[in-house]
Amino acid sequence: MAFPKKKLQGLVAATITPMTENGEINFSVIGQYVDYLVKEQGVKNIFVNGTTGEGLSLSVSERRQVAEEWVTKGKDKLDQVIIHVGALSLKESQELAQHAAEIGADGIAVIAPFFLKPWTKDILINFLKEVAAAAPALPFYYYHIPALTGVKIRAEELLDGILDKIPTFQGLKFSDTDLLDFGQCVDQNRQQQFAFLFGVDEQLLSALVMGATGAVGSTYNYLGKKTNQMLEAFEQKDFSLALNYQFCIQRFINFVVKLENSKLKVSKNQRTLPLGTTNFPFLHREDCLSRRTLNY
Ligand SMILES: CC(=O)N[C@H](C=O)[C@@H](O)[C@H](O)[C@H](O)CO
Ligand SMILES: CC(=O)C(=O)O
Repeated sequence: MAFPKKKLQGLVAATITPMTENGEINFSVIGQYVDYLVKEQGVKNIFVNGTTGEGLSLSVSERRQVAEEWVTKGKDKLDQVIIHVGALSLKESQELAQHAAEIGADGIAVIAPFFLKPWTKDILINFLKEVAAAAPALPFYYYHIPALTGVKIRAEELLDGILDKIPTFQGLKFSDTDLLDFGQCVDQNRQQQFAFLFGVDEQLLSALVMGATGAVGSTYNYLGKKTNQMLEAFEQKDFSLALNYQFCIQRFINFVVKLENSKLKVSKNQRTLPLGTTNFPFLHREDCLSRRTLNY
């Protein structure tokens, strides 16, 4: 495969893993899901088995099958399919990375191990390096999500000299609100062609100002079209229109954040597609995830 690949940009939907009522993966809707993203939301990149997809709550074998199904169904329809392959076990992570390469995924992403945590940048880099090396032809993205991993090593620090350790490093998925850290990642790496993908959907406009080149998020499953309009307004330098779109998106997310009854299954996704028991996965409140993550 040619490397580096085409740069990952624009919106990337963090896919929900469709489940049946008894907690089995419902592979049968993935084909429809791809069409829905492309046709209804104008979103042509996906991020599979991440936080929204509950990748860490699936078995390795399920993660492989889910990844494979998305790659197969996305063929000739999606631009890029990125597979999250992070795990506590380095071996599992490497197995998943290698598998992603074998099935023809377009990139892999990895979070920091979050139980026995790396306590220095070098330890974290070494872990990431070992995973990346298992798929030497695939672009590698570091997935920074300190609120969930508890690993607070600044992304800016991690990126310093990263290509020496991880030659396949191609970008950062930044799921945090620290715009100083994010801005410095962009500022200090201007000479590189890295993708800077922001992951806090309700604040994307601020990150665009700071130099984000794209975004990965759960809400692009159903607010993709609206967010694309915001990106377009930003591109045209119509900042007040872009802000109107961001406020509109914020009002929706704010409404959902305040909902107490997380068992309600009325997200737009679920009206359109039978995605099963995952409720408002974009909230990541414990009780919002599917039975697979918490046994309610
Ligand atoms: C913590 C978390 O999972 N964040 C997601 C991606 O990184 C976002 O897409 C959020 O779900 C979204 O910004 C809504 O809060
Ligand atoms: C939002 C995101 O990137 C994830 O669900 O992993």
